[in-house]
Amino acid sequence: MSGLRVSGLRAEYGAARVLHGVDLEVGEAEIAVLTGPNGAGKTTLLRALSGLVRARGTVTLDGVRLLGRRPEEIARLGVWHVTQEGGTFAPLTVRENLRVGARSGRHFAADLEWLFGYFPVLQAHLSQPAGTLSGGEQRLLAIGRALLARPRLLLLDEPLRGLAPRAEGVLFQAIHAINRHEGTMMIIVEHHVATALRIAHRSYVVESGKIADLRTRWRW
Ligand SMILES: Nc1ncnc2c1ncn2[C@@H]1O[C@H](COP(=O)(O)OP(=O)(O)OP(=O)(O)O)[C@@H](O)[C@H]1O
Repeated sequence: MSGLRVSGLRAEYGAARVLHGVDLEVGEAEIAVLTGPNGAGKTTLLRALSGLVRARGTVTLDGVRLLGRRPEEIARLGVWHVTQEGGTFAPLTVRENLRVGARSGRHFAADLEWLFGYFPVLQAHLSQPAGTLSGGEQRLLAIGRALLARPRLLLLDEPLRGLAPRAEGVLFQAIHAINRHEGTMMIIVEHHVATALRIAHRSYVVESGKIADLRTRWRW
């Protein structure tokens, strides 16, 4: 029962129902990409998985139920959500931001070395306040911080948004390398469909709060 299984996921904001029974799976070491029109419910789906939005249905990670738990408990179970806003602390340095995601002080130096293998640019800016980084660097920092927790499942909401083409390439290569070498499962919401599909094992099209289409790599 390894991997993520979602079935009949429903969620609403007040009286407005947004998710109407979503079914999806992410297998061991897979990247799933979610695409679909604006307002379809992709962000809400990620928020439901990480406990930021109350939802009903069934969600299991490696057989463990996630729904109904608090966000911090879901994070302890290995689900890390990098929101569109990123959530870095602007006045804190890159090093201080990374310490927030680290497992414990004892491993911090080794964990940083490990992370710099994927995101070398962060090493060059360690003492710089996060708020002074470029948009692309801030995105790397937010993802890097989540990675330091060694997540089982990483949820990335539009990681390419607003990035220059070169920064897009750097970020997606790093994400791809992490998935291949660490086996981290990922769900990536992305409007840059062609780029995202290059590294996806499966893709789901979300429309009006439901899965409208599923493609797996062997069926493209
Ligand atoms: N906090 C909220 N309160 C009320 N309605 C919300 C809230 N957040 C989102 N919605 C509504 O829920 C619907 C789904 O929004 P969501 O952000 O999940 O879509 P999305 O597929 O991620 O869109 P996009 O691609 O534009 O980011 C939209 O109609 C949106 O207006």
